[in-house]
Amino acid sequence: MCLSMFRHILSSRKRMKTVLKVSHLRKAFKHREILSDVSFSLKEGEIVGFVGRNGAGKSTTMKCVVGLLQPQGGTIEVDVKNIVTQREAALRRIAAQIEDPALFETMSGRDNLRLFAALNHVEKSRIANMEAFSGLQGALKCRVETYSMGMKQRLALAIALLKKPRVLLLDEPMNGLDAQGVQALRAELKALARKEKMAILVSSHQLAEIEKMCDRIVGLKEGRIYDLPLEGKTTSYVIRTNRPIANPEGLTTLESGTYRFDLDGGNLTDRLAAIERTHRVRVVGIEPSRHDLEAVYNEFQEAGYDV
Ligand SMILES: Nc1ncnc2c1ncn2[C@@H]1O[C@H](COP(=O)(O)OP(=O)(O)OP(=O)(O)O)[C@@H](O)[C@H]1O
Repeated sequence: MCLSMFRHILSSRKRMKTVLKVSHLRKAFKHREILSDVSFSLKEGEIVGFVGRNGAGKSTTMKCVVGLLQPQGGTIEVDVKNIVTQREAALRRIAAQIEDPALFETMSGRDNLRLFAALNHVEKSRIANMEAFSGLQGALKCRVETYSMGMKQRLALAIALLKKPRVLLLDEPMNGLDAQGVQALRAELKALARKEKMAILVSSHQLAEIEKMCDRIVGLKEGRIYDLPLEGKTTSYVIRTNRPIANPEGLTTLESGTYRFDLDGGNLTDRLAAIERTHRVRVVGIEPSRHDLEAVYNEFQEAGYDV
């Protein structure tokens, strides 16, 4: 990959459309303020982790965003549609799985899917795609009351996705899934976010999962957002070069041909050009260093934020 392609990737990220904008959200229960000033936004195609200690207000935030709770202040826009003044249009563009799935237990999984599809005028091809997405295969013909919690979660998610939302909110989506189920769900959500340009906000206490799944994280403490954009704060990158570097000074060798470097506040494009020039190589791959995530969490905790 050449530098012009890097520039293209960086600028196309900048061009990504904001599909959820939450501004100065406030919510109290009987004068007990849970959310004081919550602001964040999601761009199309990105998966964002939502972290914070028990009771921080993650579910409350999500419930406000999908209109299940009435906030005392602030604005919420889904794809530029205001959740109060353009409620129907906004809600059409957003889906969520926040509490235990609400399913018709005595009906089959397939009938549940088809019922919700009929209510939302969903095309046949989308129903078939979501039947496949549920991963339930033969079990789709069985009554939901015979399903495990993990199977119900998958079915509920497939139902939520029927309407091709622009934004998907997931509260602890991995609960009830076995290791294989977690891996499969993660891969499928990542693929779906990219393919359908859907933004996903995932709340979870499983940091390892957040690390594998998300592009960046936002934290919530004392009613406010603590933003930790991985690419913004993360200054460490992993690169692959077209051939091994004999003397990789200034770079950490991860394996032959793969190196990590810290940007230290510099410009990424300039730094890559310097690496290519100094070491007479071509950079053929780059990604933000996942190694950095631990440092980001440490920073988060040092600042007094529990995750
Ligand atoms: N309907 C309600 N009435 C009164 N208090 C509520 C209500 N819903 C939530 N709360 C309180 O608001 C606070 C935030 O709860 P919330 O469920 O949003 O936290 P959370 O970050 O999702 O926690 P967890 O990680 O444990 O799921 C808690 O103290 C909770 O008791």
